[in-house]
Amino acid sequence: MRLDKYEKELQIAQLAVQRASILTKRVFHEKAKGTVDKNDKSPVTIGDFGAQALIIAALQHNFPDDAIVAEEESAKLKEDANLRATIWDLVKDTKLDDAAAEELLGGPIKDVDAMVELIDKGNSPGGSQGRIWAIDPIDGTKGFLRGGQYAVCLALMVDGDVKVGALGCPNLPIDNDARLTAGIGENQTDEGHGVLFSAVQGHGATSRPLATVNLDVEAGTPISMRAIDDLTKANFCESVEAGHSSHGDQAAISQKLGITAQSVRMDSQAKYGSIARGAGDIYLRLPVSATYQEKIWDHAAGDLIVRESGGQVTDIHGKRLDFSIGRTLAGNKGVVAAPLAVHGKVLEVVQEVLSAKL
Ligand SMILES: Nc1ncnc2c1ncn2[C@@H]1O[C@H](COP(=O)(O)O)[C@@H](OP(=O)(O)O)[C@H]1O
Ligand SMILES: [Mg+2]
Ligand SMILES: [Mg+2]
Ligand SMILES: [Mg+2]
Repeated sequence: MRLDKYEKELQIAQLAVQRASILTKRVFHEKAKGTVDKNDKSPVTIGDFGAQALIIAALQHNFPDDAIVAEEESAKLKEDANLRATIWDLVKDTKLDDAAAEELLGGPIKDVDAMVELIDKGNSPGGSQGRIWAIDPIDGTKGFLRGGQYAVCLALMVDGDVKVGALGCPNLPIDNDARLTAGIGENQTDEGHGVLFSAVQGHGATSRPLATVNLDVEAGTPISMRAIDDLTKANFCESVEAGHSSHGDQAAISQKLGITAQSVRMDSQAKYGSIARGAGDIYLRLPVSATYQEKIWDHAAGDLIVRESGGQVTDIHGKRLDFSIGRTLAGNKGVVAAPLAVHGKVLEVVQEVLSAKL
C-alpha cells in the first residue's frame, strides 16, 4: 500500500501492536508453564494491563496530543501491589528485537508508577472531534485463556471516522489461504501462527506475519474478501461465547441463506481479519440483550480492515457502525459483515429472521 497520509500512524500502530503481542504471548506461555497464576482471571488481567500500558506508552511518545479510549482502567492495580509487581516484571523487559524500532516507540516505560499512570491515559470519553485512538489490549479474553483466537487491537479515529487500524492475531495461521481456525489449543506451539492485519482508509488492507522487529510500512501483502456469488457456498463465523451473540438467530439466518457449511466459532476481532482475507465470508453478531452496547474498541480496527478489503459492515438495521458517539456504539445494534456484493442479501435475511424483534 502506498501512503500519502497516516504513514507514521500506521508504522507506530503496527509496531505497538507487535510489541504488545510479545507480552501477551509471554503471559500465555508462562501460564502454561505455571509461572503465572493459573487462577482463571489473572493471566488475562496481567496481559490486559501490560499490553495496554505498552501501547499507550508508544502513542504518548509519538502523538502526545491525541486522546485515547482504552478498555482497561487501573483501579484494580492501584489496590493490589502483588498484581502490580507481576505486571511490571513482564512489562519492563518486553521489547521489540530491534533497537531502532524500540526507539521509535519511546523505549521502555520508566517505572511501575509511570506504568499505572499510562494505563489511565486511556480514559477519554471518545466522541466526534479530533484524533482518538481506540485500544483493546486483549480482545477475546476467553479465547486467550483457552489457546483460542484473540487479538491486540488498535485504531485511530479522526472526527469519528476510522482512518487507521491494526490487529495482531497471534493464534491465526500466517497463511492467508488457511481455513478458518479456532486457535492453537492449550498446549500447541506458535509455529506458523501470528498475523498482523492493517488498513488505512482509502488504501486497502494488508496482512503480514506478526514479527518482533521493525517493518516496512508499505510492504504488507494486500488482502481481499472472497468474491462470492453463490451464498450457499459461504462460510460464516461467529463468537464462541453464546452470551456475546445469538447462536440461535445466526443459525436460522445461515439456514435461510442456504449455507451448508457449519459455522466457525472463534473469539475476538480475528473474525474480521479472517473474512477480510477470504478465509471466511460472513461475520454475524446478533444481539442477545436489548440493552448491551457494543464497545468501540471491539470493532474499530476490524470494521476498517473489512471495508478496505471489499466488504461492508453494518448493524442489523443496515446502518454503518458509528464510532463518533462515545466509548460505545450507542447508535448501533449488532454487526453484519459480508462482501459488498452480497451484504444486501445477507442483511435482508437478517431482518427477516429478526423481524419479530425489530
Ligand atoms: N453481552 C455481550 N454482547 C456482545 N458483546 C459482549 C457482551 N459482553 C461482552 N462482550 C464483548 O465481547 C468481546 C469479545 O467478543 P467475541 O465474542 O467476538 O470474542 C469482549 O471483549 P474482551 O474479550 O476484550 O473483553 C467484550 O467486550
Ligand atoms: Mg474486546
Ligand atoms: Mg479486551
Ligand atoms: Mg473485557
